[in-house]
Amino acid sequence: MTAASPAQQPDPLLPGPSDDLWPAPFARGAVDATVTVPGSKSVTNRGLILAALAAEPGWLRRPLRSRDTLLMAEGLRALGVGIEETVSSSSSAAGGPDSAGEAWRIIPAPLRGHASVDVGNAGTVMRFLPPVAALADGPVRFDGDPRSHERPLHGVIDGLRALGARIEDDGRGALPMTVHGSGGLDGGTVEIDASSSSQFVSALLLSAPRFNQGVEVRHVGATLPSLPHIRMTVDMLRAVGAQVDEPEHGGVPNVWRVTSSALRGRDLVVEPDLSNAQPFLAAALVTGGRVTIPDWPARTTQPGDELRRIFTEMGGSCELTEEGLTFTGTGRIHGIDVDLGEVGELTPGIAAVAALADSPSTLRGVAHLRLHETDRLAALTKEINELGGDVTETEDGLHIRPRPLHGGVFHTYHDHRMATAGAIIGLAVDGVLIEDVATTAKTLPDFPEMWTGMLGV
Ligand SMILES: O=C(O)C1=C[C@@H](OP(=O)(O)O)[C@@H](O)[C@H](O)C1
Ligand SMILES: C=C(OP(=O)(O)O)C(=O)O
Repeated sequence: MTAASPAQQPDPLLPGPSDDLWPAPFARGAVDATVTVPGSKSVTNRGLILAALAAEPGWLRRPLRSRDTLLMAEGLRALGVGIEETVSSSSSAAGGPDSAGEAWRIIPAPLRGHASVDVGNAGTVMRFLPPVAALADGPVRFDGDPRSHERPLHGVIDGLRALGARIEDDGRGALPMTVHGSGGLDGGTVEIDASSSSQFVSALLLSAPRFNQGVEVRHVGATLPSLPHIRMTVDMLRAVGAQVDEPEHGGVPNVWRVTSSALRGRDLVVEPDLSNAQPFLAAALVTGGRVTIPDWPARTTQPGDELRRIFTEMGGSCELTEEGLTFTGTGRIHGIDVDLGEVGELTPGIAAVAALADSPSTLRGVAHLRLHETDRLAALTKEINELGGDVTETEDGLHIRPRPLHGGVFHTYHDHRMATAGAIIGLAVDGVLIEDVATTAKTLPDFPEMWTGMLGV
């Protein structure tokens, strides 16, 4: 199997016609807009898993409805879980503003096997669902887009085997595979190397309350990316009554213990996806305008919250009020030297802004991005350089030296964040054509309409 590298032509069999070119709107002036961003992918998919494993029904309000979350919902349904889509009443929705709207009621059920799950290219689905499948009463087959065969899964496969599961794969530590559920899992202590994805840790922790002995996960790799996403897992487990311990080891967490216990059904209002807010905040920075994102949480484990600090350092200012987060740009963008290891999914958007800055940038700590939706370091380098940029890959990131850019086709490699990165550049560079903008449906199906709506075009 060959990797879906950016040097290759996109696979015509994948969703979204590859010859579809979307003219990215050029901003003729400063943006001034309020943009309501749909729910967080990471919170929605954790919420679905925890609700499915609970001892009673629960609610997810304002869930993200996108390819990744619909695949998660379908996967759980295939295992017997009931998920009903409904319009919720505002009164019961934990008091959030505008809390009426779509909600999912999740009804746990005995997990059944003899099922198959399409993971698409969703890291959360391919990593978080196999531990659930190990609790089912029969085989569950997992497969997905060609790229899903390249994304690492060894932490989940080896981890589950060490905890007592039987898994049939082709020995590469990747999809496709079959988890032979036997109605339960022993659990216990397991060592994994999660340096290629934090999702290995989250996956084993999320299902652990249902393992007979719970779990102790020990990360033994040199680095651990995306720590806020592991914190999100721990917080959300605790919020449904799980006992999670994190013994300190020199200040850096690398051991997590989850006790076997019943989980509560929860009524959860999903926060806006702050990583999906990124292109809109970037628009304020790039055009010297102002964008408000309503319902920005005052406290959150989402990595996108770091944008307040990072984009401020790059030249804007922000204010968090009852209305939400308002970000204001000046039209001048500064380069940045930053370790993005904890917030890797923000890299494409930051690289796009950095390509338009008045000084060079160095983005570090993101070697694991080579194993994301595409090899993001190679893809960003190639696509920005083809518009006249000067980007080089380092061992663990990118050096970006801003140069005057020109229009051209910006390829996206089935990567939603490549598409939004191209749109950011298109604000300042006339004639950028985004190939397959529909790939944004992975986490933000309405992106093109939201983008033109923000610009008033
Ligand atoms: O747990 C999660 O919800 C996620 C964890 C991160 O994955 P990696 O640790 O593989 O980067 C992040 O990039 C991804 O978008 C979502
Ligand atoms: C890395 C990402 O997704 P996934 O959940 O598929 O890993 C992402 O959304 O940037």
